[in-house]
Amino acid sequence: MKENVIEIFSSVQGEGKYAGCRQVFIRLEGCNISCRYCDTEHMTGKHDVCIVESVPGSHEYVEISNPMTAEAVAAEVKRFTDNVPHQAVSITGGEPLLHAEFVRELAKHVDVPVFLETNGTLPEKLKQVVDCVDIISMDIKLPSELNGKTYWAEHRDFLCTAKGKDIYCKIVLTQDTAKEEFEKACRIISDVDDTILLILQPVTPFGGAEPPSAKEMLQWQAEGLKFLKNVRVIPQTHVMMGQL
Ligand SMILES: C[S@@+](CC[C@H](N)C(=O)[O-])C[C@H]1O[C@@H](n2cnc3c(N)ncnc32)[C@H](O)[C@@H]1O
Ligand SMILES: Nc1nc2[nH]cc(C(=O)O)c2c(=O)[nH]1
Ligand code: SF4
Ligand SMILES: [Mg+2]
Repeated sequence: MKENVIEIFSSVQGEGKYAGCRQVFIRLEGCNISCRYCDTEHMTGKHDVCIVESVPGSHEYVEISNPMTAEAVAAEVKRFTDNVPHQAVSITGGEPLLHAEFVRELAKHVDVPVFLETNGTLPEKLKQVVDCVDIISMDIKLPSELNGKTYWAEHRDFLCTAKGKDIYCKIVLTQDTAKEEFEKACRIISDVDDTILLILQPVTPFGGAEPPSAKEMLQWQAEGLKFLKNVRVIPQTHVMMGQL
């Protein structure tokens, strides 16, 4: 089985619980939702080549024809991890769970922890891979960023499926985030397990979305701590550092 891979690169994990860790990033095509603030180009079918970093951290790239097999991608990951120790391989996108079979196949061929960066809206797909991923970063997507569309039931199902895994949740906060949707998100998480870590990620301005003020971020954190034991405020640190 083959998939189109957008890019493979080595960087510092910029978001969430493992911010600062050196990871290999595998970016897959396509997404099932459309967040106003999305900072990533992931259009399906637009990538006839995969952009691969020649040496981890070199910021020099070569092109490999798409589509790629999981084995070929795993060989690139090994090339990176033989050169520099990496804490994990992050499978991201786009929405990686659109390619659940490929994720499963890839996970079988890599010998570093598998980190899944997902929008938490495809619980049925998670069921196909949950036994072969090690870390799950699950976004909770708020209706204010999706023209009112909600994924509360999918998010709840997703969290229940991931019980027992190293999972944390992440919410991108903007000036348009409403108290009701934020509380609903916190309740869905705490109903499953109030010790699940929640990352509050102020939006990096994009698509017209602007971040809450510093003071408002503190208020969101205090609000989250009414429902959950562990709520951290962490921006996209890679953007701040000029890392990929
Ligand atoms: C590009 S998405 C790909 C993985 C998956 N589709 C998801 O949404 O989690 C990776 C992460 O980037 C973050 N992100 C995207 N655009 C952002 C922005 N403008 N500001 C802050 N975070 C952003 C989201 O939190 C998302 O979890
Ligand atoms: N450095 C770095 N960290 C990241 N964490 C999540 C990312 C993503 O686009 O999924 C990302 C990314 O694109 N770069
Ligand atoms: S789910 Fe992820 S990839 Fe899809 S639009 Fe939202 S931030 Fe972008
Ligand atoms: Mg990114």
